[in-house]
Amino acid sequence: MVELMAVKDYAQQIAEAIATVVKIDIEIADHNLIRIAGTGKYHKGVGLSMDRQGYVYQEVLRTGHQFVIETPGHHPLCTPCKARGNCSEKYEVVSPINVDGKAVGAIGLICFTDAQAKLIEENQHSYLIFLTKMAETIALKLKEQEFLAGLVSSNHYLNSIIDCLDEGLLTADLDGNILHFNQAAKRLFSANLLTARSHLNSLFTARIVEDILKVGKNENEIVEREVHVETKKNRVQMVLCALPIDSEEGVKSIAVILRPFDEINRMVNRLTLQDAGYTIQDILGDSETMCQIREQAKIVATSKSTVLIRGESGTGKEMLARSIHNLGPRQQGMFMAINCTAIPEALLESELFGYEDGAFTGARKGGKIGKIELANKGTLFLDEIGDMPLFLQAKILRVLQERQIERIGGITPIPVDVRVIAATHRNLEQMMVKGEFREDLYYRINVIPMHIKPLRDRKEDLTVLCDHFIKVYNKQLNKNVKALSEGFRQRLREYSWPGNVRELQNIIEYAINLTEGSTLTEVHLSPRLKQTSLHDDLSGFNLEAIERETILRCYQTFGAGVRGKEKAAIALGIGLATLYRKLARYNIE
Ligand SMILES: Nc1ncnc2c1ncn2[C@@H]1O[C@H](COP(=O)(O)OP(=O)(O)OP(=O)(O)O)[C@@H](O)[C@H]1O
Repeated sequence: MVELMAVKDYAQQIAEAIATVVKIDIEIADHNLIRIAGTGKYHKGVGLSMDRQGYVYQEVLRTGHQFVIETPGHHPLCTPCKARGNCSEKYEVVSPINVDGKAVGAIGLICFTDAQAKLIEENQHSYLIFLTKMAETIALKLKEQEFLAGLVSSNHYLNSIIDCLDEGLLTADLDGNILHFNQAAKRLFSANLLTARSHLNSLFTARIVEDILKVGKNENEIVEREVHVETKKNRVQMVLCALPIDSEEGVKSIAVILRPFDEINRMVNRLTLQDAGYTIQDILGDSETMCQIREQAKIVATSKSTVLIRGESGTGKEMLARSIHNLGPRQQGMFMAINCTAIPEALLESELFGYEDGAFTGARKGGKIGKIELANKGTLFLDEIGDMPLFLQAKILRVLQERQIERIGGITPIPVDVRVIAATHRNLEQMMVKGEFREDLYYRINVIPMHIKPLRDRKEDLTVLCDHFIKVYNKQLNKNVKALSEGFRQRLREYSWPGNVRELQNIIEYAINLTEGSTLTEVHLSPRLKQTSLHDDLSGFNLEAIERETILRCYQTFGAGVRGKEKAAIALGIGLATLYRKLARYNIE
């Protein structure tokens, strides 16, 4: 609560005004019995304690009631006073200054002459009312002061909250004159651009200011724009949101919120990481080549150099790229994957580089940010880079060399800090010879080459991959598969896996869908695998598979008895002992 001392100047003015009119001295004390105002002989005692003589004031403060002393020095209240029986005062009227029912001070009329005393005595009622009104005036001033202090404090509190925000926040009137800004905005802009008197024009382009001011015209309008802001240090990309501030008199001002684009990116990345958060441990395979890949990935992750991952479709190139990203220092940034084959050539450039507002007919209003910018401080995964058109290869080369991009229709280069991981299943060396792939880009991206072998060349990985996918689909499909029959395994081993791990994943999903039991057998194989005869499977050039298939067919033609086996051996052109060895080897009963 505000103390009476806070309004002492006002109290002194009131005291002097009264004394001038009534020609009687005034004394005002606070609740601690400190004289805060006084006229005549009491003026020089302002600021001093009245505890040795202010016995009447003490009583008024204690009771909260008005007091009249007709015989100062002889009244019982005067008993402890040093001037008892010899008081220079002739008459005294004291009123409490009450705020919210509590006496916070007292104001008194003090008479030193008989004439003054007589005047008051004869008009006592009027003087009592007058003094009460004066006390109320001082109390009101105190309440007003208290209210103002409350306002200042809540204003300070709100400002502290606004200053805690990481986002830059400014408010402007409907003409664009800046009214207020928080510390984050202050940190962002140079002091000469952002002042309490500057205009939005000094911070943003005319086009953006026009958009911001639109929200002042419609209370439901909110504008979101991506802007480049010239900050104290550099040019920073931000997301700007302008919204109307609605008051009782309608919209009179606008709030502008600025968030750094990088942070939004990081947030999106954190929120979407669940389904893409591959780690090195997720890359399964016991083969020597897969163990090497995992080791290599750990080392590569710490570097900023470009990686080129080669391998057939479905071998896990994207998975490897994501693991490298998630393992390295860029994991907080975005992993931005772009498939150069999946996006039509005409759109690929704008997808990668983005465009400025009005860059071409049909361009989205406000422009569009490209994937490369989105990957700032993160990783850009260029899948199927071999399918990238030549003109874009040149642009990508420039990004890698100069570390900056220009949007379509834009004139200012934008610095980008991206790590590029490229992948392809195509033979880039042959493409270079034919002039289909730029040599300079090839050397730029092939800094760290990694190669994932096709699944048919590392069939020892089948077991661990199958176990993994069985677990995944048991859970997903609520099944309880525990084993694979020997026949099923055999078919998997014989198959040439043109679709690699992705195909294996599908085969297991299909089989688990079909079974109700705990073992997958040949019955559950997808028709593709069942039908794969040795002729269909020639693509794999798998001699063992062809041999097994041939022996199996002879065996079925001539029968399983001893005579049948003899005939089969003759037909196959091998000895009977060799046939027995091969039957055992290929597990043919
Ligand atoms: N070593 C592995 N361990 C576990 N899962 C794998 C492995 N390799 C691939 N996969 C799985 O196979 C599927 C295909 O992987 P991915 O998309 O990374 O292959 P890709 O080589 O990038 O394919 P494409 O070239 O067709 O884009 C994914 O579901 C992935 O999880």
